Amino acid sequence: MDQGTVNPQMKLEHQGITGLGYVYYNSSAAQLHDAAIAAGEGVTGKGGSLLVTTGKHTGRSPKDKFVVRSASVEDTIWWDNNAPMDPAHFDVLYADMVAHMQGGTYYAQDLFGGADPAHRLDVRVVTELAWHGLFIRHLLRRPDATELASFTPAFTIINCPTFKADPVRHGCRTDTVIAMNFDRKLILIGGTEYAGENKKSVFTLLNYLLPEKGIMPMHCSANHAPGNPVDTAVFFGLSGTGKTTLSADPSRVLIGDDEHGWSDRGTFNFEGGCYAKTINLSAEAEPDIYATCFMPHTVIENMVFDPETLELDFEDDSLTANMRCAYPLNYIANASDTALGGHPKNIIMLTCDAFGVLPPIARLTPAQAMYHFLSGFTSKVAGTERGVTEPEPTFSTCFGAPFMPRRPEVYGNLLRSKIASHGATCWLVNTGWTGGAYGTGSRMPIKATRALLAAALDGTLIESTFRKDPHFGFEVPVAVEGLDARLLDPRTTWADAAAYDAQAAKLVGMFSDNFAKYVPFIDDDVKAAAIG
Ligand SMILES: Nc1ncnc2c1ncn2[C@@H]1O[C@H](COP(=O)(O)OP(=O)(O)OP(=O)(O)O)[C@@H](O)[C@H]1O
Ligand SMILES: O=C([O-])CC(=O)C(=O)O
Ligand SMILES: [Mn+2]
Repeated sequence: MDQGTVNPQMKLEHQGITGLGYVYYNSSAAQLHDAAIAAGEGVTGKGGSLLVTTGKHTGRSPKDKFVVRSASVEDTIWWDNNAPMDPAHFDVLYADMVAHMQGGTYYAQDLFGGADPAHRLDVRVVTELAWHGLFIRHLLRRPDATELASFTPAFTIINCPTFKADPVRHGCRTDTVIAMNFDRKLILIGGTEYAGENKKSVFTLLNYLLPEKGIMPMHCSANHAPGNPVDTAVFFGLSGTGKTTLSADPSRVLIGDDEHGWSDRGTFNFEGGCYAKTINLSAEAEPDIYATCFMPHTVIENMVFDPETLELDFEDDSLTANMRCAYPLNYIANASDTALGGHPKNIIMLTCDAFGVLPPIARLTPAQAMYHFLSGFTSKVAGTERGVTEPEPTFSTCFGAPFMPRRPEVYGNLLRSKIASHGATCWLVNTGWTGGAYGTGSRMPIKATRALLAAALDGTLIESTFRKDPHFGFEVPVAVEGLDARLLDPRTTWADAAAYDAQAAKLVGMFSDNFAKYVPFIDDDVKAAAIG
């Protein structure tokens, strides 16, 4: 394997990182796959995928994420949401990590975060694991050979899972650390093999940098009508609410599944690939995503498989329920080549309400949209222990608090002004439970959600008749062609309407308790849209 194309002025030693054994720059997907196999990091699966496991960490570690607190960021970081690290601790962490890396083999990938050339960020991701190199190469945007020859990283991420941080020496919490330093333009990741940390680090960087340029960074997926990027839809939502599932829609062009920016020019994906959940993935309900599990170099993380037949088990969550596959955008048949869209015509806010209270779709006024954006509600189903059936509410502002370095109002005000200038229509979509709460009811059929979205996006739904929801104040359509009308009024799907009312009142109370902290910062119309 050759060393690969790299800007000769910008090797790691020019960045002051010396003494490493060997560094492979910008290896291809096939080379990284082969290197991962040679190093015993994984197994080649059916269709040429790469099967890996991540040990102890099978999800992100938000409590181990730090921002270096220095004068230059003191006034702009939202410190209540971002744990601070002293510059001196970071310096020791960096020195210790580089000392740990001496003599080892590493993979450096020079990539763009951002499909819009005017707004992209040049990031170098240095990984200890070859498969992390492959993952981030799939997930971000790949420069061509000419761009590589002059590539100068604006930020460098070093991800070294075998390095264990020391809370006393490094000012962190455990031996896992994700430390972001805006002055030194470095992110150090240690003690975790979960690949999602790589992509969400870049997202966090862009969430910090872009608002200063008037660009709204969004934890959302996006797609547009065939041949018509002016008809763009974005889908906000926390993890598991359906961003990836619903944006991959055979009747629309996929722009991206997780992170986008909204500039004066329209929307752009930050990424060049997708990271989909594979638990219970079905070939019937999600054929495009299912197919990527059998394509060359797709990274399959934490799935149980038969070691002899290599058959994947989509039901077995014994390693984690957060099992995933990572693949380049072009593995989805109708993905956009440019990953650019227009100004969103429709803004969907996805939530997975396991209380079974919220309707499957509701139209939001701009003030209500701001309320739901700041609230960032979804719910997780309770643990798998027997008898525990009460869902867990989650309120994560901007639909992504762990990735937001700035205060929520910064993102809220940007979104608000863009909605106002471009006249986007906003919707709340519940992909969670119907017919009762988790334990009694069942998850909304994907087919039903898709039918509602199709009607919202083709403009027919907005012309229909709406009722005002007594609990939440938003407007809910009364009938949608081809859909059982009872679904639209969750109260009628419960066996016991009084139980529904009690559960709805409880959820309203949760929204209201959570929102109290935003009241001092928001405008009167959003206050008026508040629930409870
Ligand atoms: N009605 C529904 N709409 C959307 N997804 C559904 C629905 N019912 C079940 N699901 C399942 O819920 C999950 C949604 O996960 P998805 O990967 O789309 O989430 P996401 O918002 O992209 O999360 P993340 O940000 O963590 O990647 C999938 O496993 C999907 O099969
Ligand atoms: O970042 C991850 O690990 C997966 C993801 O998309 C999210 O949690 O929003
Ligand atoms: Mn996703």
